[in-house]
Amino acid sequence: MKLRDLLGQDFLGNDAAIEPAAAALDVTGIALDSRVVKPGDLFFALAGHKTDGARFIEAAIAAGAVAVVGDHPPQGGCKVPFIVVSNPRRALALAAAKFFPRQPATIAAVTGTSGKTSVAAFTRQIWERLGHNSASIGTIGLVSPKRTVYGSLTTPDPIALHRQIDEIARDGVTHLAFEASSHGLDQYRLDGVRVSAGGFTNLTRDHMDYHPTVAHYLAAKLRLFRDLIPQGGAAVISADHECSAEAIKAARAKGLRVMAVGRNGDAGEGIRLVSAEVDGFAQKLAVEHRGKRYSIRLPLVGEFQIENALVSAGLAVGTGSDAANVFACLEHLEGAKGRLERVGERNGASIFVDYAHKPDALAKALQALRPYAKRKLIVVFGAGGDRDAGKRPIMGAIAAENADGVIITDDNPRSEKPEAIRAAILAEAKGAKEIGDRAEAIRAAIDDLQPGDALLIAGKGHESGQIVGDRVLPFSDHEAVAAALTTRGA
Ligand SMILES: CC(=O)N[C@H]1[C@@H](OP(=O)(O)OP(=O)(O)OC[C@H]2O[C@@H](n3ccc(=O)[nH]c3=O)[C@H](O)[C@@H]2O)O[C@H](CO)[C@@H](O)[C@@H]1O[C@H](C)C(=O)N[C@@H](C)C(=O)N[C@H](CCC(=O)O)C(=O)O
Ligand SMILES: Nc1ncnc2c1ncn2[C@@H]1O[C@H](COP(=O)(O)OP(=O)(O)OP(=O)(O)O)[C@@H](O)[C@H]1O
Ligand SMILES: N[C@H](CCC[C@H](N)C(=O)O)C(=O)O
Ligand SMILES: [Mg+2]
Repeated sequence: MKLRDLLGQDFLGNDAAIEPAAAALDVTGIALDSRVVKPGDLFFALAGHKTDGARFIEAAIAAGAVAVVGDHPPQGGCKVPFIVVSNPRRALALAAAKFFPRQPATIAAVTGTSGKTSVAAFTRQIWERLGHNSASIGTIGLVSPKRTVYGSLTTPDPIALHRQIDEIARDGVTHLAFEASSHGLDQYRLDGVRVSAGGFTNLTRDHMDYHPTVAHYLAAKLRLFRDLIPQGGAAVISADHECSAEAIKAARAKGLRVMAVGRNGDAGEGIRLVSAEVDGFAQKLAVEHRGKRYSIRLPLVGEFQIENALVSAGLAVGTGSDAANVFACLEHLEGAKGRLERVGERNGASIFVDYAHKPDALAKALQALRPYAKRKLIVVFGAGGDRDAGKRPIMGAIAAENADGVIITDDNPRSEKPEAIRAAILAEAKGAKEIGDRAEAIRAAIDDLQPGDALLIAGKGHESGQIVGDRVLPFSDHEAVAAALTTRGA
């Protein structure tokens, strides 16, 4: 592909800045990391959070980069053409979209502090059941009819994301639901994806190590509506939160078709939740949409799953599926792995694995399980190292307030001292026990279960490793529960 076709005037407005000889260069790949540059690549030098890609321009050229894109040319000059752009991260994403041009015809993206993985999985399941070839991309990786690929980021870097989208489109996927994290939106990872509908679940404390203020965090999320979905696209917004009005305002200002969903949802174009009651490990819902009422048996535990299900239903309806058929699909939803998943039972007590690793999610998960704890509700959890330290005491207090028994353990300590992380949580978790080894903590909690208890193991959900230092040790809450049940007996 010619350099001029990758960095065209249509999106950069800087075509004039590209020398004719450079514009005619053949580019055979794009790269954002000098360590993976191949001969023929166009290298994007990105200023990052730890270092600056500009420091690796020479390394990239030595590896075969034929041209470099950045916001300032290197002081000592550059041996290959250097193209100056004002926003290299956005230029990278838009170039990736040109380099990997195929995309499913229908794409929905979901943002929000909690519920993205669940909404992406539910939307994929609804479309699949309606007969579409469907995929999802996010925290649990890529799930599509032809392949499942474990992922490490919620929104992959632009090259990985656009490559994956192109591959699934080639496989015949026509419908894609994917997660737009605030990091991803802030770093322009998903620019260039042709998103026809956006979902917004909620906004609570998260990532305060990255975003300087809550307003900055919300603004990053609202980029989905402000910058990524073209006029006329659908914006499905959970209407039950403090931030809902601002999200709706941003979507309206862009000329999107707003569908407000939830208890405060719009019974006309949106979906209004009229009633909800727990029914065993399911919930019975009544909803209204366009003057009609629908009864739905949602086969999922946890009130928050109603929000996720309604945002997903909205995304399917907003992209053209028939509402009655969509609501019927909700009766068959399966939870994403490790999201309030009932993984076993001992002594008549249910054991759940959940991915709550932020304050609001932990509160919601505990509140959701209260109806299943006729006796005590026990929680085992920790907090990740090298992540927002401010959330630790808050989560400790939430556990102490909402559970009857608390065990603080480790959850990906990364480069931090695990005992210091535990101490920060314990500071506000009055009466909690401390068992650092996560398998041991799970075993101890399971050992003590009495009939009528419920156990929540929170924070790792689907994860398959424990990150200690820079090593990833194989670990899964599912396997730890299974091992404890095997040795102790169910
Ligand atoms: C803090 C953060 O978000 N960092 C992301 C960012 O990296 P960065 O640009 O800041 O990296 P950097 O290390 O400063 O390097 C700057 C540049 O120099 C380049 N470089 C560096 C070294 C070298 O030898 N050669 C070279 O070219 C790097 O490739 C990079 O382009 O851009 C990279 C490319 O898109 C991301 O992979 C990387 O995610 C890191 C790995 C990460 O851990 N991110 C997490 C926090 C994250 O994004 N999480 C979100 C949210 C999850 C949630 O909602 O809970 C997610 O979407 O997963
Ligand atoms: N709508 C919701 N409101 C509040 N909490 C929720 C909601 N949905 C899920 N949760 C909680 O958040 C956890 C993570 O859910 P999910 O993976 O769907 O969200 P996510 O936004 O993708 O999270 P992450 O950003 O960590 O990938 C769940 O295990 C549950 O504890
Ligand atoms: N996407 C989140 C996941 C956190 C999961 C939790 N187990 C932890 O390691 O803190 C992050 O990277 O911050
Ligand atoms: Mg997720």
